[in-house]
Amino acid sequence: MLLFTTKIVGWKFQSLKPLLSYYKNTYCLARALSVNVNVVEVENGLASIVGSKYVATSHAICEQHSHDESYHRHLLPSIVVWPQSVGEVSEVAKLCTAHKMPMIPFGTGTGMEGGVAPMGPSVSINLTKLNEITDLHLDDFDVKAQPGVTRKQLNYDLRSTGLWFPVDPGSDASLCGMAATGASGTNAVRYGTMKQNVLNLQVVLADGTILHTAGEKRRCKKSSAGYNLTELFIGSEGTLGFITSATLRLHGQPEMTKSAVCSFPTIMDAVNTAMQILQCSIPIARIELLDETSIKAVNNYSHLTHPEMPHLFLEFHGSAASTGEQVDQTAEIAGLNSGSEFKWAETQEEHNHLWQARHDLWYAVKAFKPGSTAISTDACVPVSALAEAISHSAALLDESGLIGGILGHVGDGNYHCFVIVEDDQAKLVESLTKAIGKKAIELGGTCTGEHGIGIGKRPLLKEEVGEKTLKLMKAIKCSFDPLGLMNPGKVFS
Ligand SMILES: Cc1cc2c(cc1C)N(C[C@H](O)[C@H](O)[C@H](O)COP(=O)(O)OP(=O)(O)OC[C@H]1O[C@@H](n3cnc4c(N)ncnc43)[C@H](O)[C@@H]1O)c1[nH]c(=O)[nH]c(=O)c1N2
Ligand SMILES: CC(C)CC(=O)C(=O)O
Ligand SMILES: [Mn+2]
Repeated sequence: MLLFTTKIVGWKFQSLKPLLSYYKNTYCLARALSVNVNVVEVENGLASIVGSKYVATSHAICEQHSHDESYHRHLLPSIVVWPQSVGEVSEVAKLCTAHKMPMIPFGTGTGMEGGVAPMGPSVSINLTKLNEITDLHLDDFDVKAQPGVTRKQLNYDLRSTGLWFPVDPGSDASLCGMAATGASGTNAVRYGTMKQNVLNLQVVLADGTILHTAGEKRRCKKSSAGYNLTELFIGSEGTLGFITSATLRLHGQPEMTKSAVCSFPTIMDAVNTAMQILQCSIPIARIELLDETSIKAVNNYSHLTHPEMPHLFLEFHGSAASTGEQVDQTAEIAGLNSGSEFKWAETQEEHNHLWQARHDLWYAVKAFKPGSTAISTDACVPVSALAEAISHSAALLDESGLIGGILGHVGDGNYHCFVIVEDDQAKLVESLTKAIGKKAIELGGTCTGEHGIGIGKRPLLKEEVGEKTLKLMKAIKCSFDPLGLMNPGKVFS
């Protein structure tokens, strides 16, 4: 722990007592003050640092910032701060650098790999107060969003423009957080992931430097100008710097949207259908696999009545003519793989319910055993290897005797194997998830298609990219963050 050496205006170090008793829960503040932050005043029950704009907070708020939606639980942040502008992000970064204090960018905390969880004394920097949508160019299909803007908020604002932002992880995550994790989700098969949908990023480095990865004001669809620093930041998980705005590529809202579900006797019939749809180049917008266990979960949690069999949830976008053609071709392929008739979402309400149920699957899984811990893998393989990867995972899951299932964005070759973890099963679960990651790597794929490396997948990163590439990645990190203050303990061990 660093020594407490900084100036305290209004509250002298010697007079910590009144400050501590000011708080119902002194634990958090004691931790906050045991690290080097400039506590300059106390107002409204909150201790403020750097001119009262950024607040150190209660134990409850530190707890809230200590984890995401995954099972990873480590330490609480020493302090949480809310910069109100890009300049203030830079100021906080400079302050943390001056005191060699680790910094963790915090978006909406919906991550699945423990990315926001502190591994040592650190400042959690909540970026949600920066929440402007600017620079909307309707003719060019692009817009700029700050870190507090979530994908739902952006699409709500765009609703009357005829444009939308399609990357959809289900959760209402911040768009800059989605860039930081390289997120994708259900629409990626047609519209791509964050990688294909970010044109430029404004970032703040650990030393407070503010820059644009593609150069200020750049928003062109392509560029060969030097290194692609924008892509470097996508999936960087807060280890290179703060993303303080993202220039995003927009798409035209589809003229027609049609959603349906189709059941199959076996999971392999569903997977083969997905593979053949892609091999026929049908421009399907969503193609989501839910195995029997996943269907049980959505039926229970979202009050649905699908037959307890493997399913594909499908969506088609286009004109009446083109969706009609896509539907006919898809139905034919499904039929050849013993798929059922399509059950259509007839109304907007049914459509919303169907996709909300899919998006809530993680909570539906957790509801199998309320209060339990759930873990999910995130393997992604070339589509032609999907059947082998999924049958391997299904066999392992079966052998393990664990409660779990498989779901996936199968159009991208990406699937999640989820399990409920009982107290004495940690080792078993670890070996299962590791084996699934390794198999994906062996098949030419990755241990993480969209959630990131975070904490849990660090050992697999080396296996996936190799020692030399890992070394180069570390050297790149070092050139952005020489003191290793940006989100330490994530991505690299
Ligand atoms: C129910 C459910 C379902 C899904 C998912 C979550 C949940 C709860 N996710 C995962 C999650 O929504 C996704 O990882 C988001 O991109 C995380 O965005 P947050 O803003 O919540 O980042 P969060 O605050 O959780 O941070 C995640 C990481 O990014 C860093 N970070 C956040 N904001 C940053 C910024 N502005 N600058 C620099 N670093 C920053 C953090 O430091 C951390 O390392 C997902 N994902 C997916 O890709 N596909 C999916 O299908 C799903 N599905
Ligand atoms: C199942 C979860 C792990 C979240 C996710 O990525 C999804 O629902 O697709
Ligand atoms: Mn997913």
